[in-house]
Amino acid sequence: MRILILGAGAIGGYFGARLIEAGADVTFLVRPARAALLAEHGLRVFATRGDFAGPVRTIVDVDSSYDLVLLSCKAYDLDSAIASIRPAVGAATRVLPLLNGLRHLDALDAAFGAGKVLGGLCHISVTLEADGAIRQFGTLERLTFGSRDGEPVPVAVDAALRAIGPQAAGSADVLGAMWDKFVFIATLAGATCLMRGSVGEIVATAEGTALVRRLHAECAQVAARSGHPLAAEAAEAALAILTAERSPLKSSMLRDLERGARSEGEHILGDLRRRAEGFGLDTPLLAAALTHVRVYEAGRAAAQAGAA
Ligand SMILES: NC(=O)C1=CN([C@@H]2O[C@H](COP(=O)(O)OP(=O)(O)OC[C@H]3O[C@@H](n4cnc5c(N)ncnc54)[C@H](OP(=O)(O)O)[C@@H]3O)[C@@H](O)[C@H]2O)C=CC1
Ligand SMILES: CC(C)(CO)C(=O)C(=O)O
Repeated sequence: MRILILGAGAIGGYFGARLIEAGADVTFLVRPARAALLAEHGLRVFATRGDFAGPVRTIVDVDSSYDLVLLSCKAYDLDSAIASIRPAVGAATRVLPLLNGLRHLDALDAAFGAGKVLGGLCHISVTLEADGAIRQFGTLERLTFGSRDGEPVPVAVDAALRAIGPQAAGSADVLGAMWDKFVFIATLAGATCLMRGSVGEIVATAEGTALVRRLHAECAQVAARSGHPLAAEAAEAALAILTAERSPLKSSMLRDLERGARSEGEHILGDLRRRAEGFGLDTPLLAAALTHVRVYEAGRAAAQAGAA
């Protein structure tokens, strides 16, 4: 059972470390700069349930197929990632994307055929630090996977992922789980980017909680019209996190904005807004959040062009 992980960033590095600890045969497909960093320092993960440090196997080009390819790039790198993993995807390979959002499934299905592309998502907060180390915030850790067509996940793939521990679980409705997370992350990213603050800072203001609840309702409406209505308990559980007093929670999209990095705004907020428009839904807060991130991206592109 050979596993290839595309990217040794926050998500790939974190779950790669957990798979290695569980005894899996893991190879990281990385770009030359990260390969050099990993060769020098190894993979270092500072995690709530235990740190990991050690050498890892890396490659910069693929020359054989793997049983499982775990995809953990940012959405804006999807095209290059697909090109890089193509030689690793053989007749029996399964590709497990862990990106936030949904739009990447279309590109992966087109590239490899829907039968080879599992559904996947993760609930965790981790970041890739400048020196290549990966740091986890808080205790949240959940990896969810499943087939999207009712066919069973190959036994070896299922076993390798579950070996991580109870934090990894198969889902009979992985698409529904991806929609739940999509609505959650769009609300969190939309609210925290628009207000440039944590959940706790937003809900400490007079109208913060009401705005978050309205944005969540807009996003949930798109899910419902797409055939994936949120279960009432799931919606309440999400809202409890999204409106928790004194919560330091921020989206990784806000962290990207704060450090001047490229964001997944189009992949998350843009995609949801386009779906809303397709249904003729009025989603003004989602539009405001998307516009905020678009203005940021335009400023970033202009600054880069000026510096070139
Ligand atoms: N961070 C988090 O807490 C969470 C993130 N997510 C989602 O997971 C996805 C990944 O995010 P995250 O791990 O934070 O992102 P990172 O930027 O930390 O990691 C992405 C990695 O992908 C690598 N990469 C991109 N393209 C290629 C390529 N063609 N070949 C090799 N490596 C490549 C990058 O390499 P290089 O280092 O060379 O640039 C980078 O290290 C996103 O969709 C995000 O929304 C989901 C839940 C939580
Ligand atoms: C909210 C969180 C940390 C949950 O996994 C996330 O997915 C993100 O910020 O990108």
